[in-house]
Amino acid sequence: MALTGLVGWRGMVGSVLMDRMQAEGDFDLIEPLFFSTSNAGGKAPAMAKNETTLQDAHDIEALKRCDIIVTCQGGDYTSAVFPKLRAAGWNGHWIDAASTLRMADDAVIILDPVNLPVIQDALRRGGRNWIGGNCTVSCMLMGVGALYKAGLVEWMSTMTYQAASGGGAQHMRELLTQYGTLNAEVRALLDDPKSAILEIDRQVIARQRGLSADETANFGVPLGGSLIPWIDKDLGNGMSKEEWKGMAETNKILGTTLGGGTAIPVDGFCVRVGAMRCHSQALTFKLKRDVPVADLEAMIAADNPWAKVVPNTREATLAQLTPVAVTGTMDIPVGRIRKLAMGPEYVGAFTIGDQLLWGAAEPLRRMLRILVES
Ligand SMILES: NC(=O)C1=CN([C@@H]2O[C@H](COP(=O)(O)OP(=O)(O)OC[C@H]3O[C@@H](n4cnc5c(N)ncnc54)[C@H](OP(=O)(O)O)[C@@H]3O)[C@@H](O)[C@H]2O)C=CC1
Ligand SMILES: N[C@@H](CC(=O)OP(=O)(O)O)C(=O)O
Repeated sequence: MALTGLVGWRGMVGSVLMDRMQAEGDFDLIEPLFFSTSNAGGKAPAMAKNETTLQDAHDIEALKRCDIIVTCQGGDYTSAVFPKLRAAGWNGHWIDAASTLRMADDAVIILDPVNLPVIQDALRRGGRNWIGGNCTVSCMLMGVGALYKAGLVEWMSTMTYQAASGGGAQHMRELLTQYGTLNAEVRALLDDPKSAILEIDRQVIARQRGLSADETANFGVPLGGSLIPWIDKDLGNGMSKEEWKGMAETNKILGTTLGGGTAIPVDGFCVRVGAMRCHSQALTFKLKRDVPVADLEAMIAADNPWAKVVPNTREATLAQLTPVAVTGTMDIPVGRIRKLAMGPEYVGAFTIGDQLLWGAAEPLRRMLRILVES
């Protein structure tokens, strides 16, 4: 059995990964070795088999023992450890949730329901670095990858509505705390059905604008009852890094430019909203030709077991196409599919995915499965 090092297993992404691995029986196929950056020598979790002591996640010799390492520890850890490990001659498989290595030439962005041929080709050529994609891109491609695979997409614009979880656990806590603070501010007025809504509104905006640096430490500005139209770094060209990833990662996942092909333009605005852990996206496609909506729906529905077409009705949308409906499920619903007023090749759609499942943990455990079953 492959000795599989697990780093970052108790973090938010790592915990979701552990749950999924247990649910799918992945621990039956590996000999796990648990690492920690903070508690080396401590007791490994219950999934440990023969090695029940936590290893030091910075100990290169301990890491070198592993055939495969799966890390959800974050980009700083990857930057600190990965180069040293390779320099020390380690030739095992590195599976990583962090973005650090994603665009490296010798790394594949893993999303096997969408790009299994790209993964298999890299495996045949001796690939060893397998990196999970940006959550927004992975969830989008799980939903509408069929249209790309069919060569139908001339370009796509995506306007995102990204959940607090994308920033990490502390961001989710901050959002909920802000909601609570705002509610407490006007609770007496809310309890009085005769109170004036504009007075409630005045007090809420005053409290939002008065939130302290501690109360906005993670997002920098209030998110509860507001939104933030910028995610990740400022690239200095008017674009956020999250927006840049849309085109760069979509094309890398699909392998569009391999063999001299031309990248498909993908662009739009990425916005943080007060959802907990589902990223939502409004998509605009310019297709290369006029394809009936029913045919597009059939292609999306047939593409993979998780993409689900939601009928473009108010009732179905409210029941099936919200972060509340999707959270904690593997489903990637795609709804609101319709032709747009700009012309028959212009198609709109709305899709949602749990960014901790398909957006982070699931592609990693599936890559581990591909390796141990090959
Ligand atoms: N958040 C997201 O949406 C996504 C994140 N990623 C990547 O995954 C990385 C990890 O993200 P995320 O899981 O959100 O990070 P977390 O902060 O939840 O966990 C990272 C590490 O922090 C340490 N830690 C310290 N205190 C605690 C605590 N109270 N509870 C749990 N762990 C603690 C743990 O390391 P130790 O056990 O060694 O002390 C843990 O492995 C990110 O840096 C990013 O690269 C990728 C896609 C999406
Ligand atoms: N940037 C995403 C989270 C994520 O997946 O980021 P990265 O591309 O660094 O893995 C968000 O904030 O919602």
